[in-house]
Amino acid sequence: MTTDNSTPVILPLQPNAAWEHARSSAYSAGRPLPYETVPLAEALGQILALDTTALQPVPHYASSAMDGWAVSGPPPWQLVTHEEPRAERWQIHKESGRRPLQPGQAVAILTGGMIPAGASSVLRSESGVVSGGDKLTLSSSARGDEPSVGEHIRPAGEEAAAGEVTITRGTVLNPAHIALAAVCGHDTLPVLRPPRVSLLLTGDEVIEYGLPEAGQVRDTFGPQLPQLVTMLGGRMDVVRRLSDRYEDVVAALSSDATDEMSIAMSSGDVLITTGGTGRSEADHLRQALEDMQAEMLIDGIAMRPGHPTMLARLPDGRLLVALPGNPLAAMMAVFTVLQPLLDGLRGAPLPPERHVLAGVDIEPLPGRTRLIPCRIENGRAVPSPYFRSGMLRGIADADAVMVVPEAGCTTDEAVTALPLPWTVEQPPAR
Ligand SMILES: Nc1nc2c(c(=O)[nH]1)N[C@H]1C(S)=C(S)[C@@H](COP(=O)(O)OP(=O)(O)OC[C@H]3O[C@@H](n4cnc5c(N)ncnc54)[C@H](O)[C@@H]3O)O[C@H]1N2
Ligand code: MOO
Repeated sequence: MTTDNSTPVILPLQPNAAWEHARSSAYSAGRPLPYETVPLAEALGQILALDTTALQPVPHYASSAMDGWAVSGPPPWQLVTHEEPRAERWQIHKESGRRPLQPGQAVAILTGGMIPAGASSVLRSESGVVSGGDKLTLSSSARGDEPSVGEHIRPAGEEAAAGEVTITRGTVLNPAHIALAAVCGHDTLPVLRPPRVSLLLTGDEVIEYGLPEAGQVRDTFGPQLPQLVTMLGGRMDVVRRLSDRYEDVVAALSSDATDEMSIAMSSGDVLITTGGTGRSEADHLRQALEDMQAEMLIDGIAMRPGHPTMLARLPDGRLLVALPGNPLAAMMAVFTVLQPLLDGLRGAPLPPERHVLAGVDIEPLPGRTRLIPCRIENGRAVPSPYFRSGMLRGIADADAVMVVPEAGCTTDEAVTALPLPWTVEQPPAR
């Protein structure tokens, strides 16, 4: 099972890449994954991988839209009955269609019952009256012209011909699409496989519970990053904590299940690491990637915060997103690299950038795009004072992230803004 994936587009590596380039490189690095076939009940919210057609005409037989009688020609009619025993209870809907009607004949029919050959319309039960056992005429409440030709008949193929495309590839499947697929005769649907993501958390100073001492920090990633990945359309695979030892980092990244640190056997398409992107004696990620001969796709981004962010392709093909350890820097790296990468792998479009009017003047910062949490107040984007790389109050309270160019901006100037994944609906797929 494969999609029509073509050769991956490899954009040239730019150390300290411009923010826009980093975002588009990450998106192009993520080619849609092979599709998988899932039962209808599991397809909700997934992206359809191939056009879906009607496997037979919809509806697949001409049926009655009302309880009453199928009639041939104008009134009065003589009722006919078919008294053969039915094999199955559901065949009650087939009974009415068993024999052709001659002009002047009628046969009782149920809503959904099969229209017999020769029938010109259906007379609703309210509009007919039977006398003398088998004589059907219009009741006093019937319209004078009832039933008009074709009235209350649902013709076969009225909604779709056999083979007609009813749901196009790239559609994000909603409950109505699932119902339509069922009516078109499908038991399963081909959907793009969500990218599988593994998470490696580093930092010997990071604690998971309670109050940290000086020199320790509470883990801000473990309690939310897996859920954020799910929000972005990934499927979380493994979460592992790593010691700040070079050997453990190499073992964790390796495609060989060499020791207990290895996640090779369970890891999927994308590996996220947190922290260790720097060049200190405690940071081993760069060295490990170099020693493994990983292909660096992004090595640093000219942005603040989040500049040490990396994207690499491991020799086994998995993509590694290295998020900086500082919590706000890591969030901005998620929006700049991880989110576009997952969109590419999901076959979804890169979410369109929005624009906002700056609410204040912002000074230039040569060589850096700034990503600043902001609130929209009176139609203007007001940057948060909590914008430093270790701060979380700004992003926690934000409506969006302003993308301020190195030249800065002036009040009322339009600047790019990224909506937050938790304030927007999932983007439509390509
Ligand atoms: N000499 C230089 N030092 C630093 C530079 C630089 O260019 N030259 N860049 C700074 C910037 S900017 C960033 S961002 C960080 C990148 O650091 P790392 O990715 O190596 O991350 P760590 O050093 O492991 O951690 C940084 C900071 O974040 C805290 N942290 C780590 N994990 C967590 C977690 N799970 N939850 C909360 N906080 C976490 C960690 O304790 C550190 O305080 O480097 C700067 N230095
Ligand atoms: O760029 Mo660092 O990523 O500012 O915090």
